[in-house]
Amino acid sequence: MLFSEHNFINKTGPKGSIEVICGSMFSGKTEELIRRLRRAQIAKLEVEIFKPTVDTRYATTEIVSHDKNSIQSTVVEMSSAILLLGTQTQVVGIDEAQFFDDNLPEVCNILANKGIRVIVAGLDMDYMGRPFGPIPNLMAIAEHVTKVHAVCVCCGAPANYSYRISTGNTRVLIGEKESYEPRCRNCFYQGNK
Ligand SMILES: Nc1ncnc2c1ncn2[C@@H]1O[C@H](COP(=O)(O)OP(=O)(O)O)[C@@H](O)[C@H]1O
Ligand SMILES: Cc1cn([C@H]2C[C@H](O)[C@@H](COP(=O)(O)O)O2)c(=O)[nH]c1=O
Ligand SMILES: [Zn+2]
Repeated sequence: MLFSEHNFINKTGPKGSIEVICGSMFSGKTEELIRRLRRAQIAKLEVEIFKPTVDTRYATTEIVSHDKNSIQSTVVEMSSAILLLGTQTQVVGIDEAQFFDDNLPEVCNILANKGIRVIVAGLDMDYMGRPFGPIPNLMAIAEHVTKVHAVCVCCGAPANYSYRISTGNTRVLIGEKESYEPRCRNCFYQGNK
């Protein structure tokens, strides 16, 4: 990945940053993203929120957690569209980031180097336990990475894997409890034997 010269930031420049919230399904990524964005709104900062077109499970204009907590958002087809945000924007939130294209880290870098606080949430691994989309590269360039955990549905331990219970081996398969279970390492690999 090559970062272009307009990404250069000097000592006296604005203080943007990248935060990544990652983990398995049901680990609380969206709730944590909404919590941070709400606090920014309370602080009267100009906030814009984006999600990819692929995930319109509950709503097209909102980010919605599994507990139906929600916040207004804009659906975009590709990561470069995020750069078209308003000039006053101070905080950018991005949910379901695993579904974005490989340019997302570059887009986040450009925003952060302009002084914007960028908060990104997404699955770190797919249903096979493989690093998912642009998330690994985002984790590498972020100032702060928060890994959240669900509760393993098999044994109650902290879960960091999303075990697919429905059939289908395409990487992208939109779904919830009918298709996925959060599982710990042990229960995930037992299930995949
Ligand atoms: N096995 C589980 N472990 C933890 N939380 C769960 C589980 N099953 C359902 N939940 C619910 O999911 C919520 C988290 O939802 P959400 O923030 O949308 O997660 P994520 O975005 O990581 O998929 C929890 O607060 C909890 O109420
Ligand atoms: C593991 C895995 C998940 N998905 C899909 C399933 C859901 O629609 C989203 C994740 O949503 P959440 O807010 O993190 O619960 O991703 C997928 O397409 N492929 C996978 O491997
Ligand atoms: Zn377990």
